[in-house]
Amino acid sequence: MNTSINIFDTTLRDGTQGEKVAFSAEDKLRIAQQLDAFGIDYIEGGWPGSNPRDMEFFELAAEASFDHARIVAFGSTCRAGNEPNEDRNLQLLVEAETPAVSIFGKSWLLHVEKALQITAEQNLGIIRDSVRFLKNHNKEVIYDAEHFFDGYKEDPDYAVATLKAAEEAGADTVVLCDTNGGTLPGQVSEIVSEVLKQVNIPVGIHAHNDCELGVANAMAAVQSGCTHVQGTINGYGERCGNTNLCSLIPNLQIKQDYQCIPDQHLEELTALSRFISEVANLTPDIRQPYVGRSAFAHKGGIHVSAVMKNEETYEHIQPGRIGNSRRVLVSDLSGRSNISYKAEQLGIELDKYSDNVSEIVRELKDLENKGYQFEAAEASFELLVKKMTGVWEEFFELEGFRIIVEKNVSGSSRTEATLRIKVNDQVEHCAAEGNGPVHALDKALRKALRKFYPEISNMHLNDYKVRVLNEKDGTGADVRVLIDSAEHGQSWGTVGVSHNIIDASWQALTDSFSYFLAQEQKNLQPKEAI
Ligand SMILES: CC(=O)SCCNC(=O)CCNC(=O)[C@H](O)C(C)(C)COP(=O)(O)OP(=O)(O)OC[C@H]1O[C@@H](n2cnc3c(N)ncnc32)[C@H](O)[C@@H]1OP(=O)(O)O
Ligand SMILES: CC(=O)C(=O)O
Repeated sequence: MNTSINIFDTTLRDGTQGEKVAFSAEDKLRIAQQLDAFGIDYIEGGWPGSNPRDMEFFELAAEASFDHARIVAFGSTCRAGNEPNEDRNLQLLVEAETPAVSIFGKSWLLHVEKALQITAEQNLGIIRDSVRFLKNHNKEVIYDAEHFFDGYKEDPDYAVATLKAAEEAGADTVVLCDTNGGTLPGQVSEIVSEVLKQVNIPVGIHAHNDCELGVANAMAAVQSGCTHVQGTINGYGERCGNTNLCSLIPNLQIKQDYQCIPDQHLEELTALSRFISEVANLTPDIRQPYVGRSAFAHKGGIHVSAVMKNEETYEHIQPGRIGNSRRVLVSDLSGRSNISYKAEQLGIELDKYSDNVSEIVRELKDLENKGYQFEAAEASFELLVKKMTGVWEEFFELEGFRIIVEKNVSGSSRTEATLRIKVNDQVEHCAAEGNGPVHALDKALRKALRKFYPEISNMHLNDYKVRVLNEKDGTGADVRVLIDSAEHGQSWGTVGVSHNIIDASWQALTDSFSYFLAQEQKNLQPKEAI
């Protein structure tokens, strides 16, 4: 029988204490609903005594229904000298109408004496009184022992006495917090084992990632007997973040015999992680274990060759188990295996040992040596393979373009591009003005192509990056242009390299249009010009 671990998500509370992480009350509700559907046991929604947005979240949550999770309101113990029923912070915790509350109190004498400026005995008193007050209001009480490990290292008896005060007052769970994130896994194991001898209610762990040990410390605590783990999706949180649940859950559930969430939900983990970065408006970390875009991306030729024979050679789990997928990258570190794998994905059958594949590998390495970078420009790579294997038909041919940039004494400037392209045997001649030369060229090309391929209006440019390749040549250096384009949520990257920035942009731009047209009009011949 697997040991069951209660997963307590604090993305909406400690997660928002991380730099650049903020959610509206409505965002918090959407996230809470996803966490509930995923199978999280506790969702800490915020601190009602902190701000109106968190209060609004608890109002929204009270109206919503959750199938599995218990919503938790967070706050602190009451102030010394306050009767709990007169303490606004505790009153608001009761008014939040959640089935569970978590309150943090001090375990480290440094904090008792310097931060709260009260005596050790008074601190035990406010812990007891606050927990008892909340229990009298029928709340499940999770007591967070802030700075527990630092407190224990200084005075183990006092640190444990704070837990006993919470336990005696009726707390349902006590949570040992490594608030400063400075404790090491061996110390966590040792201290948790000692605490478990003295405390008779479930014990949890709340770890921070300051030594990059947030996940390791939570695992050490679980292995030593903790049955409740607090953490956040993507590891968001104060300073360097909290235990990353996207790593902790699969570590415990796939690699060890612990049950955190229902097995069938594990494959939703990657989507959950990306949904939350999307709502947070933060770029997902591609190198994030398990759920990152690069977590199963193979680049070295040796790796790809082996993975094609047996996935276990370079993958610690099957990516699909947590909803991620395998990717093969192409670069100058590629071998024949990368090319034949990618070609197969494009629907082109290429024998790994064929001359075609050897030529593509040679050309790829040569182009990368000139500054092209196909890893970020998979659409350009697709065009290259199709051209080199004879399965590509051009949608248009350039006859020529000219760009004029004028600047006058008043400081204003004007840019115009004129261009001639040929589609089948028809020549189209167009001009357009733009904010700059690439914009003008893009507009003129669209204008010309629209007559034959009206769907071209649906695609747009997402990102445009220029990188100087040989800085010592100053303004005469070669440049690499990477363009990211998109249409209806699909995006693709293309690349161009030249000593002339307009020419490099033209290459990346035309690859982008051509790739789009190939996707849209796979079997369609261009119409006659209207
Ligand atoms: C480890 C953690 O992550 S704990 C959670 C930390 N999260 C946050 O702080 C985010 C939300 N915080 C807030 O919105 C505000 O800080 C509030 C509303 C809680 C308090 O605001 P203010 O009343 O203006 O106080 P301020 O933030 O300056 O200082 C915190 C006060 O709480 C006291 N305090 C700290 N911990 C505790 C505790 N466990 N029990 C009682 N009081 C506490 C401090 O001693 C300090 O009191 P003081 O003003 O008498 O010195
Ligand atoms: C309670 C909490 O967030 C901490 O101690 O880090």
